[in-house]
Amino acid sequence: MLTGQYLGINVVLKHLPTNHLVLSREDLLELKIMKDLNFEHLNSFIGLCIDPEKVYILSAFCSRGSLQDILNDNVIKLDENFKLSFIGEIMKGMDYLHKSPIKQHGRLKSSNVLVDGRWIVKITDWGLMRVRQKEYDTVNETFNALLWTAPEILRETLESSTSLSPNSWIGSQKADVYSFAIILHEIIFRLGTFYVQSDACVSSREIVMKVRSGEMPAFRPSTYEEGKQDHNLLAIMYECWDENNSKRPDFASLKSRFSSLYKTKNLNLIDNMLTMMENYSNNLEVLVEERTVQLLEEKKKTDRLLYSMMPASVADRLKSGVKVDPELYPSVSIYFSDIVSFTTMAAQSTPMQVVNLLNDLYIMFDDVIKTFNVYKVETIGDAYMVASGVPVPYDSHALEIAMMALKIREGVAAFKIQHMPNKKLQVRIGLNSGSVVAGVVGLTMPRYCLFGDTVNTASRMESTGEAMKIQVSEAMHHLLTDTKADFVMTERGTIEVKGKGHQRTYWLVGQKCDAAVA
Ligand SMILES: Nc1nc2c(ncn2[C@@H]2O[C@H](COP(=O)(O)OP(=O)(O)OP(=O)(O)O)[C@@H](O)[C@H]2O)c(=O)[nH]1
Ligand SMILES: [Mg+2]
Repeated sequence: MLTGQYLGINVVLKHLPTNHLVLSREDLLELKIMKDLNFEHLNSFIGLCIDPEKVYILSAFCSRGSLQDILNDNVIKLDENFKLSFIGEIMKGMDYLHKSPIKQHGRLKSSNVLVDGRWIVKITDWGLMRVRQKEYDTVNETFNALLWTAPEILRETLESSTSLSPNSWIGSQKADVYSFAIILHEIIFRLGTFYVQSDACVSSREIVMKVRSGEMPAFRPSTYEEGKQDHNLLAIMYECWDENNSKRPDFASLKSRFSSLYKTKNLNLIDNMLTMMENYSNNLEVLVEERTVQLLEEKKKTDRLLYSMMPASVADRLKSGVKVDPELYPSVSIYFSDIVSFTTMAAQSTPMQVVNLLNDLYIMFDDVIKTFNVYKVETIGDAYMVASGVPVPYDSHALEIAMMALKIREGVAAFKIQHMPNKKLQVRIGLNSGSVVAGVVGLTMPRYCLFGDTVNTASRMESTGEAMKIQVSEAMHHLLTDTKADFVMTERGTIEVKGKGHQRTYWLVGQKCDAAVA
């Protein structure tokens, strides 16, 4: 194939074997019409190049080659949309050509259906039928070129299998419809031109002669696996290759039938691609929205976890990347509690029962502490540690912790152990006040921790206490007597505190207004 450039457009030059071309008035008129014919699905005729040596027909170059090339290329996958788009565009091009002064094609075949860079069909090699002489190198090539030719044309132009003059016909519109049916078969089945299912190899010559014979039933390409194919398209194909050419539909009716059959489908490939891209981007938007919601959900979860691990003000600072330095708090109050004989109780229960018991108990504790200005520092097994006055200093920290301790004890007294309904749960509670250092420790599992003697003594108040009693230290006792809450406290005596020697302690019994105390 010869290609070139003409006035900035890519062209294909087709050699005409006639060296001394004599153009009649009719031919010149046809050339003028061809130059003026301009339609989306007809390949543009550029002109004739009459060289003293050779004559060329110039037509627009289509970058994707012919439909035949595309169908033969196994790498190219054609989905239903592509196929329908090709079929619909051939119908449009042929309808336009038939309604034009050119009237008919005459050599319609898959090699004359070109596809341009935008996958748009352009029918080519139309017009100038009298001039388009072609001499094929072999008999086989000649018969190959006749595979699209309608039987009535073959009968007119092929006197016998030996005397061939395939270029002597002008063709007809009904013959073009037949050629279209052969192309339809090529598109639908993608098995090559005029595929014949047979054990023996059937040559193009045999096919052409059988079609020419007009034998009944008419000899046509094999159509197998019909179940998988589009029945509407097959019906169109059968009608178009009817032996009786008057029964073949014209392209105008084919075009309207086709568009009403596939009206819901957008058959323009570019529009199709744009719609696909639009759907894709819409999809993306929805996806982004969904993912954002999921992300927010996840963020909430991590926030919840972080806020449950440390005070909100500390978590906020950590989240915004601010370093949280350890801080000294001169006066805070600490609560410790522990379940009496927890180890024995755990030994008599299954691990699941133990977990359930602690879960129920801590839910109750958490509910109580929510109503006080306190911060739950941690739970270690059955031990529970709460502080007041950190991380935000608070004057009435001792009062808050004492009130909370009384409430928790009340809660424990009423607490029911699910798997031991007859057993009473008992706790020891210890309270202390003093200075602590608070800060975040650890990198992978950062924890907000309190350090100092105050914490150790508070723990000691609990461990040396008695069941269902609240033992308070001297320092705490001092702060509590200063409040107006009228706490009832009794002296317990002295206990040994590691590193601090003997210390006087008290039992926090309740409040004066409390019926139980009165
Ligand atoms: N890529 C590309 N290939 C083309 C173009 N025009 C023709 N061809 C190729 O050239 C092959 C032969 O085209 P033609 O010389 O017209 O031969 P034909 O179509 O088989 O027969 P007639 O048109 O009847 O003469 C086609 O099958 C294409 O592969 C074009 O515009 N672009
Ligand atoms: Mg051609």
